[in-house]
Amino acid sequence: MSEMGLVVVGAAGRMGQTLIRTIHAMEGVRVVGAVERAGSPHIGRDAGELAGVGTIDVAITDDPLPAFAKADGVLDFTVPAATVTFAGYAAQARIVHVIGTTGLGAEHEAAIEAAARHAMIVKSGNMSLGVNLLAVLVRQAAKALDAADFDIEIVEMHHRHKVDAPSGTALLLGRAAAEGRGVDLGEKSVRVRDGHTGARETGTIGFATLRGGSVVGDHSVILAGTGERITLSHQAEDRSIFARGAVKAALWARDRKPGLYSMLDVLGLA
Ligand SMILES: NC(=O)C1=CN([C@@H]2O[C@H](COP(=O)(O)OP(=O)(O)OC[C@H]3O[C@@H](n4cnc5c(N)ncnc54)[C@H](OP(=O)(O)O)[C@@H]3O)[C@@H](O)[C@H]2O)C=CC1
Ligand SMILES: O=C(O)C1=N[C@H](C(=O)O)C[C@H](O)C1
Repeated sequence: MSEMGLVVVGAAGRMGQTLIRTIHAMEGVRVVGAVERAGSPHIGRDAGELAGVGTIDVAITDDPLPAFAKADGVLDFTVPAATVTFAGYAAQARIVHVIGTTGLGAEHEAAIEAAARHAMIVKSGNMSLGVNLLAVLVRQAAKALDAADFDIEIVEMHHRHKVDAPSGTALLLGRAAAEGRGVDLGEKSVRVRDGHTGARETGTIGFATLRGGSVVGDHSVILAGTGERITLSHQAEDRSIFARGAVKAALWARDRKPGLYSMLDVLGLA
């Protein structure tokens, strides 16, 4: 099969630069475009130079449409409003859109679902193999352990620059736990505790958020019973695990019908 041409949007960001390095080192994929927001100081710079792999002859642009027109897919780790715009452009171009952006609200999710009528969209709060396997284990554990006996708490820690909470991964793991329990996460989640909260309500799923330093991403799901505790954890040591997952998703989605897919679909874990 021919090489897959990929556009990296948010190309100057932490994930954007990791994606450029990852694609550069892989066979079967090529960077054909690099996009940043209008006004970014990086417009006009070579995306490979910025990412530290030398010149790749792809200048960072603030004009996504010409870049999308010559691409087979888009890798998007940006911000929710931009992601919705890019999903619309990917739908127009009938190409693959891999979405790693987190902090999406209901209005963003609805727009992405609409775009997936024409684009092949893979969206996940975490593109790593490890976290997606963890989600399967969490669903199993939550199903096996009765809500009356085991309380579920999800703890995450990320670097000081992260802007959304709980993380996309924490929510993904929360949804897996809720699925295992056969409940709706929206109705059962406790996202904040402060002051006199009263005793814990049976069957709820709690979230706790830590931020600091350079932590790439730590997640633990604690199933706490009387006299015993099970902890299922994942530590991301390097952003390349997300980038490799995103490229794998793009290659997988290339031959699919338009639709909204997850990393569980890509990894055969659904
Ligand atoms: N699903 C997963 O596996 C993972 C998801 N993420 C998520 O990815 C997102 C990005 O994370 P990270 O790379 O750390 O963040 P960064 O802030 O480092 O990168 C985001 C980049 O997107 C740029 N950007 C903002 N608006 C636009 C726009 N309209 N057009 C093009 N580019 C734009 C930003 O530019 P500027 O800074 O100039 O505004 C920035 O360069 C977050 O939501 C994060 O949670 C991260 C890692 C893994
Ligand atoms: O912002 C990050 O850095 C990360 N974001 C994702 C999330 O919100 O879960 C994935 C990963 O943990 C890193």
